[in-house]
Amino acid sequence: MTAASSSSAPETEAATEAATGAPLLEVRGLAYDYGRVTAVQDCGFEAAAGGVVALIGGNGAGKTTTVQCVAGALRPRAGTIRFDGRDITGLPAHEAVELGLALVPEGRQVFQQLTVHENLLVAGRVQRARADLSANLDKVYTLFPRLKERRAQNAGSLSGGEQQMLAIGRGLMTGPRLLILDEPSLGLSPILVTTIFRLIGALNAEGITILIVEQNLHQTLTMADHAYVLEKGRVVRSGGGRELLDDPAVKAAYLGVA
Ligand SMILES: Nc1ncnc2c1ncn2[C@@H]1O[C@H](COP(=O)(O)OP(=O)(O)OP(=O)(O)O)[C@@H](O)[C@H]1O
Repeated sequence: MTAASSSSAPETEAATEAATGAPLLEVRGLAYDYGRVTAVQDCGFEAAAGGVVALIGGNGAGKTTTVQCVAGALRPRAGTIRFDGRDITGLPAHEAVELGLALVPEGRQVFQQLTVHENLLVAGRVQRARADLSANLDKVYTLFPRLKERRAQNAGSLSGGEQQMLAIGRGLMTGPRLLILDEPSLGLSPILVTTIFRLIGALNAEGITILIVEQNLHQTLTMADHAYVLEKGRVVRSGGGRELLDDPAVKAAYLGVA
């Protein structure tokens, strides 16, 4: 999927990329250990500006650890992470957010005791340089009328799907150029999964580059321009989304039966 022609900033990013040949996100030789457990090793992938890139793989393959490193939530043992040509390896999460990199974590992690509106405001206040609080709020409420209806309700009382919308809304409040979604469809009903994927497509069409970690193989690979299959913390295969969808070895690896 590519950026919509109506959006000028992503066009500029894409033009920059075309001129320099550099992707928006470039990860090389990434490694992370939890004590003696190596979760990610020599992991490399990239995301072109305006594209949708997927990381797929079975349970424990290292997908969450990888995106946590990219977003600055974890500090890698080795490797480099470049965003828009700048080395951001080890940059703390709040600084990564300011550069336009937002992570919607697995399990939503909204503030249960705060209202929908307060959750969005808190997320919006994290960033400074790209701040346009009220414009971002309008955008989120236009995208999610359900959140607007429930703006005064505590986040903890929302349904699972609504909490996922709020989690994505929180990510959008930071005005991201790269939105990282970790298992956005987890625990949602099939209808809501379709809704969430449609929404992700719409955000991408607006020019937001998407990096998605998903267990939902079919919808993810259908949407992704490019996907990387992780196994034991390494990339073992990569290719176009639809190309990988037709690859029996991918399904086997994904299901852990290779
Ligand atoms: N806090 C932790 N402490 C110790 N080991 C961990 C921790 N978090 C993850 N791991 C281990 O690191 C490896 C990679 O985990 P990670 O959560 O990154 O994989 P994943 O591909 O996202 O898995 P899933 O799809 O099940 O969420 C696994 O072996 C996991 O058990």
